[in-house]
Formats: sequence, C-alpha cells, structure tokens
Amino acid sequence: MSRTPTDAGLAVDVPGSRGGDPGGGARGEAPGAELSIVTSGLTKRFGSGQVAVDALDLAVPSGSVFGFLGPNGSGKTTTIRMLLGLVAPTAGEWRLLGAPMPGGVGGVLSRVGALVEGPAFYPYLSGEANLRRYDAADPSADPRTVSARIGLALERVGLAAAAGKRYRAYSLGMRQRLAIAATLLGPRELLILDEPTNGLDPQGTREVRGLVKEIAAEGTTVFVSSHLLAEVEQMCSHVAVMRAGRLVAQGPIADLRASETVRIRVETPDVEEAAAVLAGLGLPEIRLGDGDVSAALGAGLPERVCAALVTGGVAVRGLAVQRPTLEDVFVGLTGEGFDVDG
Ligand SMILES: Nc1ncnc2c1ncn2[C@@H]1O[C@H](COP(=O)(O)OP(=O)(O)OP(=O)(O)O)[C@@H](O)[C@H]1O
Repeated sequence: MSRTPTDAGLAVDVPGSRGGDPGGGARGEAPGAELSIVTSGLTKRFGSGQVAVDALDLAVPSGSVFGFLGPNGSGKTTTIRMLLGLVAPTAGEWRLLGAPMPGGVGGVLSRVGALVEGPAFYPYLSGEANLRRYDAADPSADPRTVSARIGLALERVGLAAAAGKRYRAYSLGMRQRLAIAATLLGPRELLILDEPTNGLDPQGTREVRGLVKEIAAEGTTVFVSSHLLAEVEQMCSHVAVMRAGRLVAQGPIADLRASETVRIRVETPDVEEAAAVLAGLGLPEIRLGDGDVSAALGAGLPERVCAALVTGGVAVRGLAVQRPTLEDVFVGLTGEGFDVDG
C-alpha cells in the first residue's frame, strides 16, 4: 500500500498503480499478482469544462471482486465508459487484461463482458430467444456454437429453467440476470458491471449479489460499480472509492477495515465504575455514554474485559465487540459520512 494525499490533505492507502509498471503486480497485493485493470492518470474533462474523472490510478487485481464505490455523479460510469473505449479520455493510460488500450481493444474485448447500459430485450420473446437476437448482433460471435453458449450462460445465471418464459413475465431480478447472461455468451476473464442492482427490489438485489459471487468463484474478475456501501461490503473483496471524480481510497476491504480500531462497548448503569475498570486494563480511547462505555480493544481479549468488569462489581447489561464497517473506515479517512444517495 502506498500513501497518497487526497483533496483534504489526508493520506490514504492506495495500492501501487502509478505509471511505471501498469501490467505488473500491485503494491499491497501478493507479489506477482496480476492486474486485470490498471489505469494511470485517467482523466475525462467534458466539453462543458466539467472534470468527471480526475487523474485516476486504479489497480484491479485479477481474481478480485472489485467494488467501484461512489455517490451518484462521482465519475463511476464515465470511468467504465473510458475503460471500454466508449468515450475517449482527455488524458491518461489504461490496460485491460494486460493489453494497452485503446490499441489492444481488438484482442481483448472478446474476453471482457460488460453491462453498462442494460441491453434492450423484447418483452414478447423468451429469455433464450432474446439472447439469440443479442448474440446475432455480435459480429465476433460464432453462430455454430450459439445454442451451447446460450445454454451455458442461462445456466450460469440460474435461468435455465425459465429459458422459454417470455421476458415480460420475468421478475426484476430475473431480468437483470438475463442482462448478465448476455455478458456471459463467451468465456470471460473480466466482467465489468455498472450498478447491476440499480432499480432492483431487495430480492432482486440479493439474486444479483449472489450471482456476482458465483461468477467470481468460477475465476472471473468482476469490477462492479455501486453507490451502496453495504452492498459493496457484502459482495466485494476489494474496493475503490470515488468522490467528485477523485479516488479517495482503494485496496482489499480487509486491509481498509484493519486501519480502523475494533472497540468494545459495555452497557451498564455503572458508567463511571466501568470506565475505571477499562482504564485499569489499559484500554485507550474510553468514551462515556448515557448507560454505556466504550473503549478501543486493540489486541485485548473481550473475555478478559468481561471478567474484570464482573470482578469489579460492575452490573453488565450488555457487552459487544464493535468491528469497523466500511462506513467507519470512510468516516475515518475523510472525516465525513458516505452519503449513499449522493
Ligand atoms: N456527456 C457528458 N457531458 C457532460 N457532463 C457529463 C457527461 N456525462 C457525465 N457527466 C458529468 O460527469 C460527472 C460524473 O458522471 P458519472 O455518470 O460518471 O457519475 P456516476 O458516479 O456514474 O453517477 P451515477 O451513479 O449517477 O451514474 C457528473 O457530474 C455528470 O453530470
């Protein structure tokens, strides 16, 4: 991990991705780890003068489920469109699957599945018939293998049994799974999904989340954008956070979490006494609340704290170890909350 200054002058952990060796391993990853996506100084300034993406250095390790997180308007879609060659960057370089882009696009795009704007499906056709039409529109697809490829894609997204059902009878989750199946009509090493759970109900969201995990478990690197912190936390191994076009932090979620302190919280009517016991154990950052006390646990053992409280005659109504959430990490990094609605 390298320390990179942010807008606010804070130093945050960013795995190495600056210039130099865009095809090589990222600092903070296992030595020799490959990068499926790497960008260096990627920038997009629109004609209006708006800088949608500002000098972005991304490093997406192969095999990761990489959450690209940021509020609405923070530059996620513009980044994805640049990665796929749908919009030209104003500055910067990038590689997909090791190939420098946009020159290498021809050799690489067949190994990359992407869901940016959802494909328009015909409501009166079945899921399978829709995929057939979709595949026919792809000049690189082999029509001789179409049935097998569609069968495999439908199976992968769990729609094999509903293949003959009309699209209009699909639930929201099934529709999104079909859109993902359309990205899986060939073997993909990298899947890029722009807000795949947008507009889905909780059931559909769960379905897509489960599907992303399954696809990743089969060895495909998944780069998925989202404006929902909790969703990224549940689905991803790595995360990059965008705010107003700039990268705020990136790295393995576990490493980001480890940068925040685990705390222990005691619910008790004996607040002062409990605080004294925690201080006696050498726990720092003691905070007294109304009916509770908390402290940084560090490497301390919760069972020791519990025993000391009881021995000290403190009436313990509840004891909880508070592990930092991703949100805690971002509050710690940026000094502000993450507004999920942008
Ligand atoms: N074609 C365009 N012309 C001018 N400005 C644009 C254009 N496309 C995007 N923008 C602006 O660039 C910024 C980033 O937009 P972008 O769509 O990349 O963000 P996002 O993080 O994907 O947001 P959302 O979650 O809402 O899709 C926004 O301020 C947006 O208004």
